[in-house]
Amino acid sequence: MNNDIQEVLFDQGRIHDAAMRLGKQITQDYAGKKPVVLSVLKGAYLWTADLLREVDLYLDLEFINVSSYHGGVSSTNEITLVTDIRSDIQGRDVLILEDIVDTGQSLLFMKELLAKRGASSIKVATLLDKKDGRKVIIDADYVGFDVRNEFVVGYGLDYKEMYRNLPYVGILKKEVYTD
Ligand SMILES: O=P(O)(O)OC[C@H]1O[C@H](OP(=O)(O)OP(=O)(O)O)[C@H](O)[C@@H]1O
Ligand code: HPA
Ligand SMILES: [Mg+2]
Repeated sequence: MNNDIQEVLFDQGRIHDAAMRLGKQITQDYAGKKPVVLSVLKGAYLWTADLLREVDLYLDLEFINVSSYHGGVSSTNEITLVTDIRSDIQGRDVLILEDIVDTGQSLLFMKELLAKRGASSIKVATLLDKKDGRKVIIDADYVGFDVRNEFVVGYGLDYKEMYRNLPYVGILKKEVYTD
């Protein structure tokens, strides 16, 4: 599996540093509040575990599963709500956790859904921000790292459901997916 990686961009140490930095900031910004943290499956599973251990707040943890890539390297531009949350988020401060914001379409879909359901605030903490991939105008509030416009895998991010268990984020070799 490691042989399929062209270049390691962010190793475990750097990701841990980002989790500590963002965790501290989120702890300060939400002091006195009890946010609903909404982790976006599947990609955000490791980021959620690492980031939240650096957050010193009372919070509710919920999981939502949305999908648009269906395992491929480009967005289908159609967002499927695979598994919804059951809890009521009316009047709640919601913090969305994403592994990556790329075209921005998944995030826009979720923000619109949460706004319709009456969330009182909606913010986003993403490990990776691929700004050059945007197709809609949207920004994350907390960003671990900016990432260039390459297809990356690892630490939750997949190609055909593989590589999510790599402990780092790296660029997938083109020959793995261009034939
Ligand atoms: O900004 P976008 O272009 O919408 O891309 C970002 C989204 O795409 C990926 O999810 P994916 O649809 O691959 O589902 P997965 O998390 O189950 O892999 C990723 O985990 C983000 O949720
Ligand atoms: O670069 C990416 N890699 C894996 N999944 C993704 N989903 C959006 N962008 C990416
Ligand atoms: Mg995916």
